[in-house]
Amino acid sequence: MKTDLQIAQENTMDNIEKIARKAKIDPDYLEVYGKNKAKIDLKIMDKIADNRNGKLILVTAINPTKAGEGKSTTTIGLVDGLAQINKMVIGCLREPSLGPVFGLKGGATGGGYAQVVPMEEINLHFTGDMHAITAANNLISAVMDNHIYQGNELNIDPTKVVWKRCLDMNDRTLRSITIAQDKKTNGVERKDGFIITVATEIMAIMCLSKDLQDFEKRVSRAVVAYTYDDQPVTVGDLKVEGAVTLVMKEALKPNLVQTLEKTPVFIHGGPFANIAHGCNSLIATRMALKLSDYVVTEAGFGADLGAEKFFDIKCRYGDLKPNVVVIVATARALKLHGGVPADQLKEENVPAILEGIKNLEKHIESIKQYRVPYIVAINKFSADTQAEVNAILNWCKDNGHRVVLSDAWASGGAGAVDLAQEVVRMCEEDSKFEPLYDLDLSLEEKIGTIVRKIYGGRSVIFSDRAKAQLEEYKQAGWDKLPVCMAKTPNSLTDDAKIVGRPTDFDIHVQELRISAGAGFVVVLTGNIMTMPGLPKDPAALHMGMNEKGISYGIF
Ligand SMILES: Nc1ncnc2c1ncn2[C@@H]1O[C@H](COP(=O)(O)OP(=O)(O)O)[C@@H](O)[C@H]1O
Ligand SMILES: O=COP(=O)(O)O
Repeated sequence: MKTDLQIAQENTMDNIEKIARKAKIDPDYLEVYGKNKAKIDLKIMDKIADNRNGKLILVTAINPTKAGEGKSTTTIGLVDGLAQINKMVIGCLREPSLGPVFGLKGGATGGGYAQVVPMEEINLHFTGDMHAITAANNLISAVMDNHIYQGNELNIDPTKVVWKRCLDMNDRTLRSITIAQDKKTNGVERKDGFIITVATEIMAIMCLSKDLQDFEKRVSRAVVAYTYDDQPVTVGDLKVEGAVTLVMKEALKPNLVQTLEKTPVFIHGGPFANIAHGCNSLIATRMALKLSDYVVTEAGFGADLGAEKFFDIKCRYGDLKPNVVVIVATARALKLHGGVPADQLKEENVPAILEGIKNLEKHIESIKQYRVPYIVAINKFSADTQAEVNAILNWCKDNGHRVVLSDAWASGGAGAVDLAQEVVRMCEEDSKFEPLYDLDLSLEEKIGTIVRKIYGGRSVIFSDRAKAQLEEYKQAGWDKLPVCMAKTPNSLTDDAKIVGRPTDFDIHVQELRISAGAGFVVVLTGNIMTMPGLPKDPAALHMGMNEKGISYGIF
């Protein structure tokens, strides 16, 4: 069987100028990066501002196995399926992080015959946005520590710095470090640490900004530290927001690529959904909506994470009105939620599916609270038996849920035509989208609402540090911001080992982190970490280039 990379390498791409024409992008706004990638000048938004918005489709999923259940694959398959029924469509995806690429999960360009290309370039350096975000973030750290060293006029308490350095890599050894060791000319020694680039506030600000001016204003508001008398210090106080915006000027432009079937796709921004808000950029999504009749986008991990934050953060800030939600389910993940060990998921087990389907049931209940028409897409794997597929199809139909079998991985767009036709019909229905909670609720009430209504939990237990922060954030006026839940993706609870549809459980909040520039409060639950580690056998050990210069091992 061919690997995703082999399929992508055998594909012949159209020149990006041809893809741009298909997306009705005026060549005056196209900035090409080689033959198959381009950025789009943001000035195009002035030209297309009066265009009617297309229909917006979100692809989410049930709580996934560690490999993922095929949101990107289904998103790309649906994009090609819509193109195959002659609909004008653009996909909007997040950019892959090098963390998972070299780690366990691999890239984020779909799979099988539902991929975006050039796959290896997108999964590696792409157009440099991740590197720009890393540089912008670390410029702030360098300027802040230099300020402390050069006299500290802002009276920053070195023990109360909250801005972390970053790297787009899984490296547990950087989680907790001490900087400026050995001698005073190295600076003021203090504890610091790195987070992964996709978890930074710069990433979140890029993904929620309307344009470059909005980006600079937001960056200026970002809190980097507190003074000795506990006053917040911002990027604006350091006077470095201008330089940060210069570093990010090109990164703010969305990237245009194509699917294996030459359908246009924007890739822009890449926040993870377990430790960040998990959605591609507002800039790319809004641009696609003005250019196309249908826009298919995805939000990370399960509906408890990516979809919740898509609705309650991205749609709220971007005034987006989603028309349809596609909930991806797989037999393998349902078996896992039915109690089957991760190494036995290929064996037929209908009873386990019928037990694990309670996880799907909970996510359907959650999505229904946003009042957007939804459909279940079964992402078919070759190991799935007919009995297993029938069990899922029949459960959905018996319980009044629309459901379609998607075979996009094996057949590309042709495998998602049924899904595309159903989605087109659903887009004509009335979406009454509303966010889950009002901003005037307290932070505790917002968090409690998500825990009860989206996770199915009972209550929230705050650590002493989090309780103190709740009061501090209220004093600062940050309690009126939305919350960005950071939680394990493998469970509805904050314990990755608890699968299925648990009830009567508590969510444990360890600490809060203000993202005043992005405009939300990050809520760290359980033992979630913002700098992942590599697995015992990382993908990086199995990739490279052969003697003919052909890459291998990227997946
Ligand atoms: N139907 C399928 N059959 C086989 N492999 C699949 C299928 N769907 C997805 N995959 C593979 O599973 C992995 C995760 O898919 P992806 O679409 O990235 O999931 P997600 O976006 O939900 O994380 C990828 O390696 C992809 O190639
Ligand atoms: O943030 C996580 O996204 P995926 O579900 O695409 O891995």
